Amino acid sequence: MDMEKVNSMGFGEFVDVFGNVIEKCPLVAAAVWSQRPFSGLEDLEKHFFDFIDALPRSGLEGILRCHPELAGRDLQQGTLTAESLREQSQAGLISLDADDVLRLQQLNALYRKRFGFPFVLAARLSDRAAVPRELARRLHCQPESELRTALGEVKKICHLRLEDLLGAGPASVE
Ligand SMILES: NC(=O)NC1=NC(=O)NC1=O
Repeated sequence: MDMEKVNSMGFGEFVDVFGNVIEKCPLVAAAVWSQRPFSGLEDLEKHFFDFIDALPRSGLEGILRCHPELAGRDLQQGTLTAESLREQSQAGLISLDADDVLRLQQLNALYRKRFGFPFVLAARLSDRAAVPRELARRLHCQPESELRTALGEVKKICHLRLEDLLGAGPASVE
């Protein structure tokens, strides 16, 4: 998909295509549409990031809370978005044994209890061994820095999803 096509999209089509680059937060795409035309992937991505960065803390935490847990309830119930299922699958999280699932659920519960939002990590850049290790490490971070770290992961996920959509990433099809 080229930028001429993106810049010609009406509001509905734009949100249909880009509404889930921030997991379950179509509002971000709905706001970014107003900023067209975009000069390229980086420009489009910058508008997504700028919208997020301008949110109050409650909005930042809301974005994190819209993310399904890794190997969590949504995965077990089959209610993940297509993007999240693909990402969790690529990280090897859909074929964990019961012990590993339980350990992740326990760590996720501790993390959410400490920070008030779920542990978020760009799963495509990780793997089944690194996820619990990174979760256990970040569990001990200070809330302010952890909020920034988690949002950095949201931006990595956004970048990878935009690359897929705009044909710049490994998973894209022309
Ligand atoms: N809690 C999460 O980190 N969720 C996710 N990471 C991804 O890469 N995709 C998700 O849905």
